Amino acid sequence: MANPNLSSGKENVSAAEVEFENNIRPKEIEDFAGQPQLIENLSIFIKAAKLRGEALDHILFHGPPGLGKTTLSRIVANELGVNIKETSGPVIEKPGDLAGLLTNLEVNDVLFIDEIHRLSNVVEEYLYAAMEDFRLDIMIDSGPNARSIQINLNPFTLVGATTRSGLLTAPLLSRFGIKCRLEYYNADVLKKIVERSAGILNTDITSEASYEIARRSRGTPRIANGLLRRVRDFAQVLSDGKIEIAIAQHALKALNVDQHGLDEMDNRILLAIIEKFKGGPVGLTTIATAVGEEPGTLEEVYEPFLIQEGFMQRTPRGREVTVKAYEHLGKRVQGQTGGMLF
Ligand SMILES: Nc1ncnc2c1ncn2[C@@H]1O[C@H](COP(=O)(O)OP(=O)(O)OP(=O)(O)O)[C@@H](O)[C@H]1O
Ligand SMILES: [Mg+2]
Repeated sequence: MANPNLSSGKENVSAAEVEFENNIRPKEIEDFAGQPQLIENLSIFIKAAKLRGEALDHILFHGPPGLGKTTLSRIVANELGVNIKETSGPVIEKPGDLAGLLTNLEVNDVLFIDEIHRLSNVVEEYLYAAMEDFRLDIMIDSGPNARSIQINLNPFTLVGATTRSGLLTAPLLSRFGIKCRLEYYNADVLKKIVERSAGILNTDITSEASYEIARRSRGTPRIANGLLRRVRDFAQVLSDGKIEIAIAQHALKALNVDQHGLDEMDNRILLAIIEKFKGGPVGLTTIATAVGEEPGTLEEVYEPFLIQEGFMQRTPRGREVTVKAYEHLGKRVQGQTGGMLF
């Protein structure tokens, strides 16, 4: 792996988890919960492209892990009624790899490039003309015999996905006609997702229990589904298999799941700001060094959830934790931030 900072952690996902995820992944647009504005817009663009018989404009899905980027990419192809070829940034090593993929696409097909921020510069440059004019200019030979040949491609839709849109270059960004940011899900929507997944898994779950899992899932469907799977184990072994609230609470406690669904890194960030920087304000890079994470990942993957849930805020002088963060970690408020002592 060239740069571990740019990896997405996907290397650690087991085959069983991938299979589980594919089983419960919604395939139709109606089964995709939440993100109402995004879905409404996307449906219109898809219908319009179909009416005109044209390839849909290139789409970029960006946002934190597990919110549905891969799911949506497949849904888009499915709704368009075209094939989807899936690959990912680091897999396309040479321009030739890209040419192989592109020349195999049929009219209006979807090419899905996951982790598109990890494309090499050379490959990215070839992609520009492919996206804009459905054309590839390939250099063959070198030295005095060097010449470029042009390959015309079938019109296609490039769907890119990334957790790190901040790493995309301006020329690449500008070639996506449709840019969609996925947001964290609220507990009500996650509850529906948990109930749907439980149905697919043939597991009985009470409304209270699915809500409990939902609200402790960091706003993330992947986490909600993962917790459901683990809680189901507890229900099967410790009771009759039905997930009731008591079993859910017991399991979540045993699994060390945070009351607010924060993960280990979230808590480390909050704790570092409180313990090392008196609650802030403190600069992003300084926090990043303190927790051993890359500033960009902090900004694009962790911070949005902490800010949305009111644990942290951005001020002109840097990041600050809120009273809620002190309470959550059982710490006494210091400094000027909270203004109250307890
Ligand atoms: N809106 C949704 N409704 C129902 N299930 C969803 C939704 N979004 C995601 N999921 C489920 O969550 C899991 C993760 O989704 P997905 O793989 O699409 O995330 P991702 O954004 O591509 O993540 P990554 O950045 O890690 O690639 C899938 O199993 C999918 O079933
Ligand atoms: Mg994905």
